[in-house]
Amino acid sequence: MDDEGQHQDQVQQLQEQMGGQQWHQQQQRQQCGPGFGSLYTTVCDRIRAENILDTVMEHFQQCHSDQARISYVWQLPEVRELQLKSHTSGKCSEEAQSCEELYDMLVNSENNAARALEVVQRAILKTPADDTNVLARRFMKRAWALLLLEQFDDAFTDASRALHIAKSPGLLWNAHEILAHCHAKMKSYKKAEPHFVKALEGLRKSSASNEEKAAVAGRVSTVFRMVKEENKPKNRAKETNKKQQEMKTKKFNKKKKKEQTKSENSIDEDVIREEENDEEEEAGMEKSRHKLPEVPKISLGKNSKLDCASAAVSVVVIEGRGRCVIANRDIRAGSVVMVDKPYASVVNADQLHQRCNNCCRRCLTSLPCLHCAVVVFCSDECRSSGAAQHRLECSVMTHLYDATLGKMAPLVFRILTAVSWQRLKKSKEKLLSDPLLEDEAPKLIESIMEGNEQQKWRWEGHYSPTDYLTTLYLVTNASKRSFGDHFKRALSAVYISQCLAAAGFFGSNPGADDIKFAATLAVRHLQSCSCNAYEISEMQLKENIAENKSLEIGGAVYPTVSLSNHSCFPNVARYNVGTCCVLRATRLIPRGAEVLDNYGYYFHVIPQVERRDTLRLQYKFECSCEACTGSWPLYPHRQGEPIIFRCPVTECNAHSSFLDGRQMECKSCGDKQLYGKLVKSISTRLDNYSKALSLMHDAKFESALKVLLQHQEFLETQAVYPAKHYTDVQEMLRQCLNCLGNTHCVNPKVNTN
Ligand SMILES: C[S@@+](CC[C@H](N)C(=O)[O-])C[C@H]1O[C@@H](n2cnc3c(N)ncnc32)[C@H](O)[C@@H]1O
Repeated sequence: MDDEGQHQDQVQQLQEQMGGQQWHQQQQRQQCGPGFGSLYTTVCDRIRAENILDTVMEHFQQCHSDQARISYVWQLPEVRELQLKSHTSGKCSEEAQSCEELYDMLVNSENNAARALEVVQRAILKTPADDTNVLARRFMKRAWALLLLEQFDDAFTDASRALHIAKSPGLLWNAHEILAHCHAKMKSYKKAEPHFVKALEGLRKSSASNEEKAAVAGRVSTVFRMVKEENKPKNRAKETNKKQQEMKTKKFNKKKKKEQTKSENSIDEDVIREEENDEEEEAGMEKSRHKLPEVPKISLGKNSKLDCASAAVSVVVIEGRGRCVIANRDIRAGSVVMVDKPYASVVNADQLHQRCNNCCRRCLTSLPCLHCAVVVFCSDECRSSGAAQHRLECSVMTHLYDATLGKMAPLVFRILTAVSWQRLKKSKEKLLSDPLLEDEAPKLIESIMEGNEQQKWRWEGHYSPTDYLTTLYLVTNASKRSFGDHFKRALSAVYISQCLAAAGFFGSNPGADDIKFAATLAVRHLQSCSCNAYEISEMQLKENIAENKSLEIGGAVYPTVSLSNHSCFPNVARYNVGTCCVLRATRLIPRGAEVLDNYGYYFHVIPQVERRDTLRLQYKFECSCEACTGSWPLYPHRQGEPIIFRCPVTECNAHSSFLDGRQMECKSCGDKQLYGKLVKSISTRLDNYSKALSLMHDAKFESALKVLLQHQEFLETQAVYPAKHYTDVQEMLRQCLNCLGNTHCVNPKVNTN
């Protein structure tokens, strides 16, 4: 067999071994109790087999509270028998070893670097946390794959980390080589040199074969020679002068760029600071290289009652709409209406291996949880601060992330574990007898906003996302749910409360009543999350902005943002910075008008019938927005219609089409002066639109936003919607705002999606 054939054979063998491990996982699933899917199917099958569906429905539908619904399912034989065991999907030295072997085979070919990275990521996840030397070696190997993929910052982080944690760093001569290459790539030649020296020294002392030593020496020598050349005094002086000159130019440009906003400036400042503090780079190995964008400040002052909203909004209750956020003064496009923190947030199942479990940040140089092989963190700091919320779920991840239980389950688990059991237990009687919990939330807001004594469990007269009550009292639409919906949610809630028990939330030997109480709260959260939870997203930036896409990376509960109702023609855009949620106006919200979000159903993209059906099914309301009542057409709204605008003569206001700017007289009132002036200005304004587009292409989002907002203000007074150009601007504004939040430049070399 030739080398290639043998290699393929070994790769296949290792992959089969991994398949075997999946079977092993299935065995573990059997040991730790049934998945939710099997519980649900067993209950349904029995009801069908015993032909008792009508009786069950009749009894269950007489339950008019969550407590009653939980009590009903609690007495089902399958539920009484249900016992879940904790089980940490733990580390496994053998699997980690197989992965490392596979990595060693793959990494020799540059074409396989991305696959090698995936495999070594798995090896790191599976390595027991106390195996420090092995872990260090694997960090170093990951650094090598990252170097091959030209992810120099990340390679630097991992190689430094490897040297830092290794008990015998001398063995890691390869880590020095990686650092040397990274420094050389970053043109820090002075720093590259000692690392090359250490790498060669280490290599000489190592047990590597002579053949390997010769190969590495060959690999290193070309770059090393270049580095030494650059470090010669005359070249260094040139380099220093060049750097100083570059810095001067940068500072000068920075001053000149007055029109650029703070956030773009801060990127420049970062660049300068980075160059000034070169030394910090070495020390910063635990700092993530992927900085989050700045969280914007709330506009028009802070609200005195709603911690996370602007003073320009108030909350009122409107029959048929529940709580509504209303502008108490004109809010201009671009204003930041809310910056909400999540009460609880989770990373989506398919993102667990590549997102920090604490801050949701994407990380190629992740640190795994110390106990399980499921979640990762971006840094030591996040691993320590995220430990509290992950501690309990760590041993029941298999149950919680079971697809049949639904993606709200991990979020509900976190909502409950964010409140300590002691605190919940203390309030148990009060909460169970709270008549307001049986009703829809709108009635609550008045009593709560007034700081009613009855509600003062942790309420301090203002609405805060850190207060459990704000999440507990989110609207559930319980009275509009079907039998099937309630029945499945009640069973899911019992399953989640059993997960809590297995994880030790209630302490040892919890009473059935305590577990039932937690299930009662869980079922409420399952209902409210279905119409109040939001996705956490990240914008995937491609070279062509038309291909940019928003990727859902997690989910969260934002109690303040949750107060805003839906419109298919919204006046705000929502985006994420880390796990924070920002709500910004995309057009003027006049005083007295409602702040209207969009739940993912825009009038110009989804046909009206489909929008209304989905909103009715999931959010339990009949949409009566402008677009629905006016039956606005899908995009493009009218063929060949660039802009429809109003004649500026107040008495006329007739609608006209702007096609090529040649018609300079109103067909309706005959005015030439005002009409002609407006037509000319439209031509200029259209240039602004193209300017914004090209700024977006250059990733200058803050500048693009400024231009777009000016254009939007013009359209607001003159354009008639729905009109293609108006929708284009709204869409572009939305995309631009999204690009100011979590973004990721898609690198085709690294498979990170
Ligand atoms: C995120 S909450 C919005 C705030 C909610 N009105 C409240 O009282 O807390 C979503 C729920 O609000 C209601 N809702 C949202 N948009 C609505 C609309 N356009 N018309 C009527 N009800 C709406 C529905 O009950 C929906 O499930």
